[in-house]
Amino acid sequence: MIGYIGTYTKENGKGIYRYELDTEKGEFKSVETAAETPNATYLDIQNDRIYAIKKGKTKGGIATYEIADFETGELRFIDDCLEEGGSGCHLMLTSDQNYLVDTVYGSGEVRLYEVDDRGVVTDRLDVFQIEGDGPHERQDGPHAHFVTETPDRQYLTAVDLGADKLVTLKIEEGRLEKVAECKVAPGSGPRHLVFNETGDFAFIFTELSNEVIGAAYADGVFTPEEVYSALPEDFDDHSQGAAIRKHPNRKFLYVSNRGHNSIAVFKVDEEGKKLERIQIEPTNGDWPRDFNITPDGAYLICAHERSHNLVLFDINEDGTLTRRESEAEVPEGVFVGFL
Ligand SMILES: O=C1O[C@H](COP(=O)(O)O)[C@@H](O)[C@H](O)[C@H]1O
Repeated sequence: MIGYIGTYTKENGKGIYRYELDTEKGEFKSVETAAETPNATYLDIQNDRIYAIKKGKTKGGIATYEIADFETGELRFIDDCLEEGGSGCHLMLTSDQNYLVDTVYGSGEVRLYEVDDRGVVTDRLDVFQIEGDGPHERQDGPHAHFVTETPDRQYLTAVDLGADKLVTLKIEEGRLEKVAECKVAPGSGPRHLVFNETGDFAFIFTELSNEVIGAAYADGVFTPEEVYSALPEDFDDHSQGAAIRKHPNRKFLYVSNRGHNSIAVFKVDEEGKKLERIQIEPTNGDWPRDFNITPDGAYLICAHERSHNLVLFDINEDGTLTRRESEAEVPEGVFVGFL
């Protein structure tokens, strides 16, 4: 199985790496540079395209690659769309494939780009500014961290760490219009979210409080309900929540804790609305910034931003993780994905 890692390029990282996982043996086979590009901190892999965050010297934007060879995962750079301003921290292609959207952590912006009929990002169309702040020292202003399409495909939801809120937006004639906002607990710092399978509930992972917030969802509006900690009750040191991913079988949810350096595993109830924490497993590295689950649901791969290693876990029948011996070196890894 071929996959990709997006990395910072502040130290030794090159941008985009491709790796091969031997799924029979349960070990990494190879890792090599796929594209040298500045700070490819998030990727969206869609059909034969990879869209990557790109940070130019004074400009920020998106690079489009073609997956030139599906056997090897070789990439071919097509073009980039760079404009004045910061670079994003998350991006996504809309399901109609007409737009790409990114979020800028530094400024709290959500930006809309045009995608042409070759699947290439060509132009930045609009910028939406999220407003607000929060009580934590890292909440001096808005810090937009994530954007996704809602399951009804009507809206986009942006998650803002600095303003403790979710903002629902609609694309109207190439512009981003606000539809609704949902405040979460002050100081929690929401980072990423996933929806359940029926599309009427979301799980939001917070960076500042390392918690999963369950929230009902209907027609652009979120209503927060239960909150679940991802850390052991007796842990009182520094930790920052990072990624949240659901298992393809819908029964389990996983989140990573940076500082505590662990992945918390939750069992999801039949309705896809309530969680039970069943494991907190050390990741065998420092700063598990991202991880992902192979499409067959058999393995979890975790990328560590500070210890520069990829760690492989078996996902057991009951959802728990068992670490494998096999590891691979990737500098400054911040995104994990698959072909
Ligand atoms: O999770 C995090 O992400 C933000 C945004 O990433 P950036 O590459 O756009 O800076 C980062 O600043 C923050 O330190 C980190 O915890």
